[in-house]
This record gives sequence, C-alpha cells and structure tokens, in this order.
Amino acid sequence: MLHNSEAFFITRVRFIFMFGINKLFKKDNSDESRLFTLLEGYKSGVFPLGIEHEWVERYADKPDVLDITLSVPFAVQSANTALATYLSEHLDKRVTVTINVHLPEQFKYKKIKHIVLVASGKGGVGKSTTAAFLAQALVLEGANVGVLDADIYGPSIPSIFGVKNEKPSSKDNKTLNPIVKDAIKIQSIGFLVPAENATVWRGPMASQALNQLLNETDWGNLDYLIVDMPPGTGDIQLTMTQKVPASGALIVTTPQDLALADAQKGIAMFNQVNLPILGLIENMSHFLCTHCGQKNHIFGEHGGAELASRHGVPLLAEVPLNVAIRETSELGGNISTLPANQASNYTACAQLVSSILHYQTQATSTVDIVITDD
Ligand SMILES: Nc1ncnc2c1ncn2[C@@H]1O[C@H](COP(=O)(O)OP(=O)(O)OP(=O)(O)O)[C@@H](O)[C@H]1O
Repeated sequence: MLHNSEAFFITRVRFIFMFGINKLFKKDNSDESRLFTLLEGYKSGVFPLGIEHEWVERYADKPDVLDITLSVPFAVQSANTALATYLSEHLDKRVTVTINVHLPEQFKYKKIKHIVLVASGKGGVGKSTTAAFLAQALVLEGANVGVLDADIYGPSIPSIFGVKNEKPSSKDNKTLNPIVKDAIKIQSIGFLVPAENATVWRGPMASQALNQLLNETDWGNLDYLIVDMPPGTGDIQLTMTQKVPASGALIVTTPQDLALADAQKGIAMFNQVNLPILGLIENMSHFLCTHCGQKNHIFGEHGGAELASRHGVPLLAEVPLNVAIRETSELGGNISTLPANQASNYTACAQLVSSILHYQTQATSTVDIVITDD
C-alpha cells in the first residue's frame, strides 16, 4: 500500500517520463534524425549512396554552428565544403564538416590496400603525368600513397617528382627504401637501371623487374600504390598485369583517333585478364584560349566519352592541354601550385577513383547466402 506522498511521487515521475523526458529529447531526436536523413540523402558522384550513419564520428550542435566530423572509408577530404554548404542550406544554420579518411584494414598485398595500374595504349599521351598528379591529389584528399614507376621504355616519374638524381638506400641489403617526396613513396626502374639498358628488356625480364620493385621496396602502410605502366598493350604489359595483385586499372588517352584505337586495345587487354577498369581519363582533351576563353578541341571532340560509353567504363576526367600542367610536370612541381581550375581535374579524379574502389571492394566482399533444399 503506497502512501499518498509516494503515489504522488511515482505519478510525477511517470508524468515526467511520459511527457517531460520525451519532450526533453524530442527536439534533439528530431534534429538528429533530420540531420541523418539529410546526410543519407546527399548523393553525388563520389557518394552514390549518400553519407552513411556509421561515418558520423561526432557532431556538436552549438547555438551558432553545427560542427560535424566524419570518418569516411575513401579519400574525399575536400568534399567537406560542398557537403557543409548543402547542410547549411537545408538546416538554415552555419555548418562545418571535417572529413577524416580511414580506409578499412583490408590489404591487397602486404600492407598495401589498393594497387592501381595507370596504362595507355599509345605513348606520349600524358600517362606518367596523370599517374603522378593523381597520386598527389590522393595525398591532398587524405590518403597514404606510393608510386611505382614500371615504365621501362621511359621512366619519367623521378623527373616529374623532381627527384631524378636520388638513389634509393637500403637499411638491410634486402629491401630498398623508397624516395619520399611530398609525402609520396616513390620507386622507379629509372633509379636503378640506366634507361638504355631497360628499353631492350623482353616480357619476362620486365615483369620480373616490376615484381622485384614491388616486393623489395619497403612501402610500409599504403592506402594506394599507383603503378605507372609502360605504354602499349603487348606481351610485356599483359605479363606485368597478370603478375601484380591490382584492384583495377585506369586508361589515359587523348581524343585522337589513333590514341583512342590503342586505348580500346588497353580495355580489351584488361578485360582479358578480368582486371576491373576503374575509368578512362581523356588527357589533352581541349585547349582553353587564354585570350577569349573559348574551348578548342585540337585533337577532336567527344572521343573519350564515346569510347567510355561504348565499353561501359566511366569517363573520370577531361583534362585540358595546359601550359601550367606541362610546366609543373616538367619542372618537378606539385599540383598544389596549379591554378585551381586545373588542379580540380585531378582532385575530382582522385575522389572518384577512391570512391569506386571502395564500392567495388564492398560489392566483391559481400557473402552470398545461398539457400538450398538440404
Ligand atoms: N594535360 C597536359 N597539358 C600539357 N602538357 C601535358 C599534359 N599532359 C602531359 N603533358 C606533357 O606531355 C608530355 C608527355 O607526358 P608524359 O611523359 O606524362 O606522357 P606518357 O604518356 O607517360 O609518355 P611515355 O609514353 O613516354 O611514357 C610531357 O612533356 C608532359 O609535361
């Protein structure tokens, strides 16, 4: 039997519980669920499925600003600004977004999470420049990156990074320390063998050299290892592709018919060995007139887009023919010094490659549950 005062207390607690606490949390809950709904609804090329709940590391809803910190499993650090603007417009409040990048601890090879081959059917289309700038963009997007220059016909990575006079050292006479520039670990056939020796190599020698460089370099932990492949689609490239546990390949082409025809052979080569093609990059796509700003399609128009759609691969970027790109690549510079409208091509490409690899890995690591009769 309860005393009046006890009964009153319980009723009061019940009342507070039913109305008070609910009311207390109602605003927070609805604010939180609105925020999560907005995040989930934020779709873009790099976030095809929106921002997942588990990526939200923390958020603080202060009177004047909403601060959100995300932990995203692919390299998209600079996607924060666009996301903050979107949220701010929908919530009618100032929003800041910080994106931390943490790829899952799934390794494709030793402590390397993804190996990406950069290939071209034809020589001189800007494959090495694209590989180097993509690596730099991935670093700026929050990833740990290495570059392996396997282009035996013209190892230009040391020169593009401005480290061509460096020689890799070894601490134990078994492994080589990569050269580090702009936080990128670099290894090149050009550091070790004079160019005139390497170009006469045949298939097995070339692929063995690639294997050795891959195996015997102390890469440490890497999110992405970008491999600059020799141009072409012959036996050498095929053997190399088969020897490397790559996650996918990128094909660089110019819009010229000849380059496109060779790029098509590259697509066929990777299809033959079942290596996913992450996308096509059309380099020297057009020239923007510095006087009138008009786009001139010097090498032809729509070639990359048509090739991509014919083979069902994404066209990741249309990089213009540009003096700053040439100078940066020839003088050993970094894309952070490029004009913003040029650097953005590589940023977009890096984000897309990283996102595609994430969703590709998720799709392939899904376990199929098969229900059988027995
Ligand atoms: N978008 C661009 N705009 C201007 N110049 C470029 C562009 N891309 C590459 N280049 C220049 O084109 C030349 C060839 O580039 P790169 O060495 O990257 O080509 P490649 O395809 O790797 O050549 P190779 O077949 O010899 O390996 C370099 O001088 C480079 O600076």
